[in-house]
Order: sequence, then C-alpha cells, then structure tokens
Amino acid sequence: MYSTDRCVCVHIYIYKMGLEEEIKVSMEAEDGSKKATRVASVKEVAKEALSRVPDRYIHADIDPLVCNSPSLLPQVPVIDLSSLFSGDHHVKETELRKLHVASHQWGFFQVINHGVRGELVDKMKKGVRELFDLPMEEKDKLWQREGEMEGFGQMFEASENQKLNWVDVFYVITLPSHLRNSHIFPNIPMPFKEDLEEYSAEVRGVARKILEGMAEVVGMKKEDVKELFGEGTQAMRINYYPPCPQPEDVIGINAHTDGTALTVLLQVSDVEGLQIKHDGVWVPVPPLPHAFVVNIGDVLQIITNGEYKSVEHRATVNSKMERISIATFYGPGREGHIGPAPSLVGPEKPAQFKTLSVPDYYKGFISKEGPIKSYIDLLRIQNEDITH
Ligand SMILES: O=C(O)CCC(=O)C(=O)O
Ligand SMILES: [Fe+2]
Repeated sequence: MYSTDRCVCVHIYIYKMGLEEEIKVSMEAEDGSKKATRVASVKEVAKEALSRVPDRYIHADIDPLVCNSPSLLPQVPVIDLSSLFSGDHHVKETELRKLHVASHQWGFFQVINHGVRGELVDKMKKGVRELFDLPMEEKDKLWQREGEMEGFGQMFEASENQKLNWVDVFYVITLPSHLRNSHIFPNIPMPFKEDLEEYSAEVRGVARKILEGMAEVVGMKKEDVKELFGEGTQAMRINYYPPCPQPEDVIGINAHTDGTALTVLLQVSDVEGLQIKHDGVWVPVPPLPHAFVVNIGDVLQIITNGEYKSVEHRATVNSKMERISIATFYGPGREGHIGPAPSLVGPEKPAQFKTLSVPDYYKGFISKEGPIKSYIDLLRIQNEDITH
C-alpha cells in the first residue's frame, strides 16, 4: 500500500532532476519486470454500468469512519486570509493564532477571502469538467508516457496484483515554467490552458501568503523562508472520481500524506469525499463555497521542526455523483535543502529531522522500502542521536 501512496503523493518533477532511474525502479514489479503499463481509465470502467467493480479496485481493509454521529464530528478550522493581513492589529493577531492552532493541531484548514476571483475559479471548474469529458482519442494525446508522471493516467502500475484507486488523474507541473513537460502542457486545450496558467499563478500567491503568515506566527525568520523555498515549484493534480457501484469497498485515494510543503485544494463539485485523520477519527471536510482546503505536507512539517503537522487524508467515493478536485502542490525550489529552519532550532528545541538536499529528499521518498508509515519518520532524528 505504501509504495502506491508514494507514487500518488510525490507530486514532483523528479524525473527532471536526473532521477529517471529511481522512478523506473519504483515502477518495477516484484519479479523485476518493468510494468509501466497503462492503467484503464476509471471513467471508462464506470461507464459499463457494472453492479460490481473489478477485483483490483476492491480494498478489503478500508478503515471506517469511527464516529457514527456526523453532528458530533469536529469541524476543520476556517481561516480568513484577508484578516491575516488586516491593518487592525487585533484582527490580525486573532487570525494568526487561529492559523497556528489549525496548523499545529489539525494540519488542515479551509481558507476564505483568499483573493482568487470567483470568475476564475468558475472557469477552472468548467475547464476541468471539459478536460475529463474529452473523447478518448483526444485524451490519448495527453496521456502519461512511460517513465513520466505528467498527463492523464491513473498511477503507475507497480505490479499486476496491486490494488487500484477509483480515480483518474491529470497531473502537470506548472511552475517554474521551464520544468513543464513539453508534450503535455502546450497541448492542453484552450481556453483551459490559459485559465490554468492564471489560476496556478494566483494559487501560488495564496500559498506564499499563507506561508508568510505561518512564518510570522511560528517564529521563522523571513530569510529562512527565502533560503528554503527560493521561488518554489508548483504542480497540479486534478482528481476525477466517477460514481462507483460499491463505494464501501473502494477508495478514491488511499490514506496518505502529501510530500510537498503546502497543498491548496479546490473541491470542484459540491460533493463530500475528502476525509482527514484527526484524533484517530476520519473527519469529513465538506466543500465550503468560495473556499480552498489547505493542508501541510511533509516538507513543511520538517521545515517547522515538527510544529506543524502533515496529516493523513484520503478521498472516498459514492454511488451517485462524480466528484472532482484540483490539488495544487507548492514546494521548495530545486536548488535548496529540506530540513528544519535554522530559526526554529535551538538548545530548547533541537532539530527533529535530518537536512537533505532537495533531490536527495525526493530520491529517498521514492525509494523507501518496507512498511514504514511515513517517509518523514525515516528522517526523524531519534532522541539518542541528538547531541546538545
Ligand atoms: O480529492 C481530494 O479531496 C483529495 C486529493 C488529494 O489528497 C491529493 O490529490 O493529494
Ligand atoms: Fe493529498
């Protein structure tokens, strides 16, 4: 399960970093044969009006929602981004505190008043629907090629008996533009390509503002943010979950944590599906009008020296309605290092994680073996390793 999760949430440009071989290794089947074969489109599978889904989509071990009474479930915090930058000191401080508590205790929050125009968001919603409605001949031109992650696809088929998720994805690297895949990005149909470009720039601005607020409230120096992130990199993953005749037995996306720093998710459809692990319970994150769902990824947990949490989440499906989400992943630029920010390390708070170069970080992420819950656990400095 974990190797699949890693493929799902690496969300990076790794092959651009000269790591082609590592990616291919992660796609090898257990018997060593290369299996980067194409996985069927779930949208096409779903069209066949089956009463039962093929066995490869059946997951025997789906963790149920622990709480039977939805009204008793805790609510994911909501942050007003405009208040974070308010000229009113009290308003600003109150919102920064909320941001801190949300990032520390939840690892997730919804953001309102984020400044991205509703008209642009609506164009994106329309554009992604049209993208997934393209005829198969058109989608073929935008399909993942062997050894690559960008384009349409499900995920790499690591072995014949690996369980599959009930989702089709379209993955693109958006920023910086020179990292874009030359046969995917230019071929995205217009006007969606232009809207995607604008949306990606706007969401980058939102991510940077949130990071700025977090840095202020967690006590991280501006220089550290600059040093660790540089201009940053950004990728987008559009998730399309068709209705499913056996929703209890399949999963849209397995429980995972995101591998980058910050994820800004737009729930395109007014349909529930996203759930996050909070105090041992799966808590739904219902779509909120004009909001983004933001979560902390592994990289930000490391950078904040464990102050902020990268939390497990998953996407469930239902039998009636399709669901679409657009996840935008913002992470550090390729040049830097991933490790605790120097301003958050001191005698009182020793470094909890090792520092690695960005390529080494992602290389390790990809090649990790065995039943380790999370890659960041491998980077955790054990108490006995800490030298004062
Ligand atoms: O569809 C969703 O709500 C979650 C998507 C997600 O977790 C991801 O793309 O990493
Ligand atoms: Fe995710």
